[in-house]
Amino acid sequence: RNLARKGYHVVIYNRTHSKAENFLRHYGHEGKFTRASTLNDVLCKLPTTKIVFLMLSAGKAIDIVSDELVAEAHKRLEGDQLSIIDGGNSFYKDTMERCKRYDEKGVEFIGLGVSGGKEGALLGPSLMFGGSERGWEWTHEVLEKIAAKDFHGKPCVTRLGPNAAGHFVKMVHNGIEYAIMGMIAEIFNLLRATIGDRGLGISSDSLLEHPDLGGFLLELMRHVVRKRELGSGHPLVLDKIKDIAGHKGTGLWTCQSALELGCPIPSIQAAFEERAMSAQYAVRSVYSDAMKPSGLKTTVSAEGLMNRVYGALSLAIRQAFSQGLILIRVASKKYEWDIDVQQCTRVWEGGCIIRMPLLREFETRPKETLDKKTKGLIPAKEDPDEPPTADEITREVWWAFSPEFRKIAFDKKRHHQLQELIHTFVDAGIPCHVLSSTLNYVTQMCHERMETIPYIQAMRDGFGGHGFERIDLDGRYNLEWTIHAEE
Ligand SMILES: NC(=O)C1=CN([C@@H]2O[C@H](COP(=O)(O)OP(=O)(O)OC[C@H]3O[C@@H](n4cnc5c(N)ncnc54)[C@H](OP(=O)(O)O)[C@@H]3O)[C@@H](O)[C@H]2O)C=CC1
Ligand SMILES: O=C(CO)[C@H](O)[C@H](O)COP(=O)(O)O
Repeated sequence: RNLARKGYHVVIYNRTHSKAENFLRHYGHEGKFTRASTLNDVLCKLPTTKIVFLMLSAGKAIDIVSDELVAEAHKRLEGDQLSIIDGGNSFYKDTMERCKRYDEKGVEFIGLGVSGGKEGALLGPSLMFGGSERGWEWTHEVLEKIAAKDFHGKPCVTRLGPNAAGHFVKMVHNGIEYAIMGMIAEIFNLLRATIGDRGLGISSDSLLEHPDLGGFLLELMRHVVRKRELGSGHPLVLDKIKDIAGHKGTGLWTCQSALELGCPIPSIQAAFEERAMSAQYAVRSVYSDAMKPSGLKTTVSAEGLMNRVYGALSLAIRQAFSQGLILIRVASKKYEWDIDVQQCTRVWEGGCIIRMPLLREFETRPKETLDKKTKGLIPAKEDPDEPPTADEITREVWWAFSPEFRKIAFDKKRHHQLQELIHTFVDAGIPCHVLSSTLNYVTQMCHERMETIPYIQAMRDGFGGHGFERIDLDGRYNLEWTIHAEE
């Protein structure tokens, strides 16, 4: 519909024909549509420059449909340009493999991250392009027409890198989405328990309007906390929703990839774990029978609580972005995608689920250049070809954040407000998976020496002879840790 509204002639196909027919009955008047009866028919009805946009369930459906399209194209379409755009949430390793496989057959396979849900798809989504330069050349005009606009009116689409770069960025976008949703949900749960239902609407308005916050998810939350059932008592619809949250893969893959790449993303991991916990109803019923937490009355005023919330949430959301962007850079180095994180945050400015005013803070760079600032911090490598470590990449990304972003993301006062907010959760006996993981991450990063690690290293050496490094001497050491009576 978005394409047709922009004047493109759109050929539509769905393996369940009745769905395509139904679609045309409802929306056929919005533009120029033609229905195809087979995939071959799709190709026949398209001009010589063929762009096939797949919006299918991730996994084998993409291979089945793309294989058939490529086979049909090879049979009859000589000299035509065929681009297949996979706009679904495909696993990036599948996309890498598909790009290679179809490239060998002269077809441009594009992994396109699409965010924006139903409304974004129609009015303008954020598009994260991964594919070859030729694939970009063949398709960018169309994508630029249908994409949302960034804060400066430019289309929210760019070529982020080759092959799976776009799908990786979309996957991490969803990971950040998980974390932000988790944080907001925790805060509203606390507000409801402490200041009551009647304060929720006003609180959501003030979070939305706060200069450090705002954005699509908080806008959505304004409606969520007000939506009531029709009928007696008008209960909040929230109270009727089963406490089980599913997922479609991207959150899990973000966590798996981060673990594989040795890159900590605790806010996202906690948000994913929270969903996994939601499936453990039977376990919860046993625990809650045995030791229901006794919620203490919190002594903080509503105003004091909201101040903690503003400070804590504005820092925590930025930390979730920071974790996600570092993961993107770490993967980008490993897979040689050369992704510019500033372009990721730019295409997230419009259309997508995590769009929010704070993304403007990524538009500027610090005055000191990266090289100048990191000189001396990152020791020179003996082998200059050795790839950078996750630690080096993290520092590189941190130093590239603008002063506006750093002022809030690395702010002592807001860190303290997050600590105080976690106290309130603990006092009230209310869990806060994502916010507390974020607090632990920030607090840990504020300690240059990780004091727990020597204990762990000593125990590993004690039971498994795994060895440890010393700060005062080079090399690797083993010790007999058992202390005998005579010592
Ligand atoms: N919904 C959203 O807001 C967003 C979704 N996405 C991603 O986009 C993709 C599509 O999502 P959505 O439209 O919501 O999903 P739906 O479940 O609504 O649609 C899935 C489509 O895939 C088709 N399909 C499934 N298996 C096959 C197969 N083996 N062969 C041919 N066709 C097949 C279905 O055909 P049939 O109708 O015949 O079953 C249907 O048209 C997913 O990867 C999703 O994660 C991305 C951004 C936002
Ligand atoms: O990609 C999306 C939004 O950006 C989809 O809505 C996706 O389904 C959300 O993920 P999950 O279903 O795992 O919560």
